[in-house]
Amino acid sequence: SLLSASLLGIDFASPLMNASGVCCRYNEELDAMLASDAGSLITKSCTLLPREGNPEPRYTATALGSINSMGLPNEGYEYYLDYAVKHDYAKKPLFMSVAGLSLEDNMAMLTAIREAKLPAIVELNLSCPNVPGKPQIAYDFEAMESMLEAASRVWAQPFGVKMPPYFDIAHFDEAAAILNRHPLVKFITCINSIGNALVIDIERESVVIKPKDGFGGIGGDYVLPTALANVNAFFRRCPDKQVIGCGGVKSGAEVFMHLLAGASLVQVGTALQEEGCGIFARLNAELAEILQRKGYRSLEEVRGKLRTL
Ligand SMILES: CC(C)(C)CCc1c(C(=O)O)[nH]c(=O)[nH]c1=O
Repeated sequence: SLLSASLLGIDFASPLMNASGVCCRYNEELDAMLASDAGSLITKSCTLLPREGNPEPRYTATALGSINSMGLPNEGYEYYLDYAVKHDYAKKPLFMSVAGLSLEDNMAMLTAIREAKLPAIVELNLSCPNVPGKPQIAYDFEAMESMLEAASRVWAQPFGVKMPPYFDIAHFDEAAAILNRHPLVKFITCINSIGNALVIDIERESVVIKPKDGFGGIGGDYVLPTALANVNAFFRRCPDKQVIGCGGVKSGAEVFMHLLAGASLVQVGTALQEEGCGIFARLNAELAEILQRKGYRSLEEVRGKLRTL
């Protein structure tokens, strides 16, 4: 149909899904995603052991988006593996997000998930923490290379990566070159939140989240142009891979932008957190209206067709 999409040869009734971290920590949230008009769903990034995460308040919505420093609160990988075992893949595809606290933890989780022999799609979160004092994995290119080499060896089948935003053309070039050296990396999800921003409330003359002196990752309107640039940068540099767009989606218009930039699927974070799962019916309708108005009959006809001047 008009909104059909595909990734890794798997069919999706809609290109829309949640961004990992939103509406996906508990079974009840995942079931709400399953019952929604989203084409697929992804679990909260998991660690080997359950984590409570950071002290609250750790998420705040603002007029232009959101800021968070959740600290990876999750039920531990076995909880999400159980969900993936029970999931009905004929209903809609399921992604599992993995964000181990070390390369060894990631390998242990990937081994266990591999041995369950499930159709679940793995999105490896490369914003996962590095050794203290070093930047997140995706900002430490040597560590990223090692992580992808190990994951390719252990998982030994197609998977995807969740990338933080880059802001320098040389970084797009280097990150893409590393990803292109790993043929099992079949999709790239751009972007994770823009890290370590600071939102200030002038009434209280205060930060708005408790962890990290108020520093946190931002999403929403703040990140849309950066998200589109990262989608298009990797779409242009990685012709043998697909790109999933994430960042700043709150209406059909932003979904359409991500498709033009090269996205095959599109994730929704902040707007889903604020509106709830009903947003997917609205976004599908708004996207369909744009496609019909412009005379498009499939997402294929739109993907990557961004014009330059
Ligand atoms: C930031 C990390 C805690 C290292 C990973 C989990 C994560 C979080 C989080 O759990 O704080 N928030 C995000 O916006 N993106 C993420 O990838």
